[in-house]
This record gives sequence, C-alpha cells and structure tokens, in this order.
Amino acid sequence: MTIDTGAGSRTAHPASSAEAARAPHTTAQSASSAGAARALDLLDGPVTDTTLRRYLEGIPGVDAVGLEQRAASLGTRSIKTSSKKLALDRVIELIDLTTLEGSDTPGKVRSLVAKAITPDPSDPSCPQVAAVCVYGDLVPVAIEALGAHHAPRAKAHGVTGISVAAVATAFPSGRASLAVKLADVADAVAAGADEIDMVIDRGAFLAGRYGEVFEQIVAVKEACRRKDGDDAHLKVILEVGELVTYDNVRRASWLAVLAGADFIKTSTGKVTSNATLPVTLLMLEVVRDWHRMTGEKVGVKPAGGIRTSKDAIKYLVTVAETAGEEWLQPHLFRFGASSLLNDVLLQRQKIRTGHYSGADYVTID
Ligand SMILES: O=C[C@H](O)COP(=O)(O)O
Repeated sequence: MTIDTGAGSRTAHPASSAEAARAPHTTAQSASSAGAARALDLLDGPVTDTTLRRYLEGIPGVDAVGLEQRAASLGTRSIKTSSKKLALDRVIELIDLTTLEGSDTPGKVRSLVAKAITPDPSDPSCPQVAAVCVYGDLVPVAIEALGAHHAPRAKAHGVTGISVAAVATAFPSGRASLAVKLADVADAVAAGADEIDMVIDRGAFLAGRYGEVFEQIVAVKEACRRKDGDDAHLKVILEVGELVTYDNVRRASWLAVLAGADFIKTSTGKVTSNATLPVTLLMLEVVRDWHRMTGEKVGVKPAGGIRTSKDAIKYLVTVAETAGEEWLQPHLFRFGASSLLNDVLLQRQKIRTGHYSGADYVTID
C-alpha cells in the first residue's frame, strides 16, 4: 500500500504572501541559516507561526492502518543466511553506542569507547561502530579515550574513525531557556563534539508554536558552527512518544527538516514509547520526499528500545525499501542504542562458530 506522505504539499500549501507580509514577527528575519532560507522558499514567504501552521497542518493526514501494515510487511521480509553476517556488520557500523545515565562516570565512558573501537576482541574482522553518544560533560573523556580513532584524527590519516555525539539542549526534557540550550550546545561543540543530538520543545510544538520550535532548531544549528568552518552535525530528536499521533510525527519531521536538521531522530530513550518501525518508516518517507523535492539528503536515527539483531535487520530492510540502500551509511542512518551491540555480537559469533557463546562473551553494560 502506498502511504501518502504529503510530498505534494509544496505547491498544495503555499503561504499567502499577503498574509506573510502582514505578520508582525518573522523567524527567518532573526535567523540567517540555510534552514531558514529553504523554509522561505518552500513557504513562499516569511517563516511565521501562521505560515508554518498553514503548511504543516495542510499536509495530508497519515493513513495509520496503511502505515502499520506496510511496516509489519517490511518486518516479515526474510534475508538469506549468507547475507545475515553482512547485515549484522552493517548494523554495527550504523550504531551510535550510547550511555546516557545520570550515573555515567569517566570510567564507564572509557569502557564504552573501548567497546566502540573493538566490539569483539576475538574477531579482528568485526567493524567498529559509527559513534559514541554521551552527555556533553563527558565529551572530553570520550575524545581522549578514542585517541587516533576519533573521527577527525582518523580522517586526517585517511581512515574511518568514530565520532563523538553529545546530547544537548536540556536533554531529555528540553525544558530550559534558549540561552541555556545554546550554552549547552556551545560547551559540547567547544569540547570537540562532532555531532549534537538536540531535543525539540515538545510543549511548544503541541501548543502549535511551530515558529518557536523552528527558531530553536535554526539557532542550535548556528551554534553547531565551528570557527574552522567544520560544523558539528545536528540530529533533531522529536521524542515521538510524546507527540502522540502519526500526524504530529510527520509535521515535526517536516519542521525539523525545513529548519536544517542533518538527521531526524525518533527518541531520547527516556520515555515509555521510543523508536518503532512504523514511526521510523514515516520519518524515512519524509526524508525520501525531501530528497525528491530538493536533492538534499537528511538522515534518520531510530533510538531507544532497539535491542535485538532481529529488530535491527527489520530497520535495515525498511530503510532500503523506503529511502533506498544509499541511506544505509553512517552519514544517513544510525541506530541509537545502548545494548543492541551485545546481541549483534552474539549473533555474529553464532554464525562464525556455529554456536552461541555464554553471556560472558559480551561485556555487561
Ligand atoms: O539515543 C539512544 C537511546 O538513549 C538509547 O536507548 P536504549 O538504552 O533503549 O538503547
């Protein structure tokens, strides 16, 4: 079943220039990023609460039954045993290995980094993960522990390294002033974070204050700029479990993409409902449609509650069938997960040796 993603909205819901001209406050006037510029183009006028609401609320509603049926059908696709090891290796390469606990210590981050670099010490062919994801204050610890494996240093030697992602903007609630959020981002970027995982203000979004959410994303994107011109990549967490409806997830995805997100991410992992296959499918459809409209590629990161290889492979199939196989690369797709890697290592070991190893084969996280 084809899911209507609202891609036709570009022409179906242009902002009225006259109304936009009357608007007292325009977000784009106070933000000069490419995100604001492309929203101006799409909305055919200044970015305001009114024009954003008109655009986002004009996007056709999600066919929930169709979406869930499509996700379920993609989830039942089998892959050949011969392809399974390749798929598991790809899953590892796409993981943001995460620790986001109040009790995190430098020692825990060093252990996480050691595992990120060498997930399976008994198998040198095991790939490394894409990134480690930590709270901002632990970025220097992660960078020091990565040493030559840190992505920018590795790149200088022509090899692929591991990035450091920091959650910021008053993660996970997002309840703080914009000044506090920007200081949080600036700290992490100054400490050397390669990627910033920000949360949107769900309260503002649900109250219909789309301009405020847009403006915050634009401002955070600006704060991701480094003096050397090499930006930290911005992942925008929608916290889908708090957005309640698929329609809201679709609107928030479009809003984040319009504002300049490099990635849209489902969840913090801190609420009851986190990543699901249908919601990730919906977000993949948005980035697919944005790519068709503009040629720009935006990444997707399901996060929270993805713990088994079986589930991770369902996500790979869904990505390939929705956005295309091209998206199965670390710059366009990630799994945000704390314990998925352990299960993938056990499954790899089973393929390699023909039997499952004991629980002590993987580290206890
Ligand atoms: O962003 C990543 C999540 O916080 C990880 O969630 P998880 O512990 O359920 O895998």
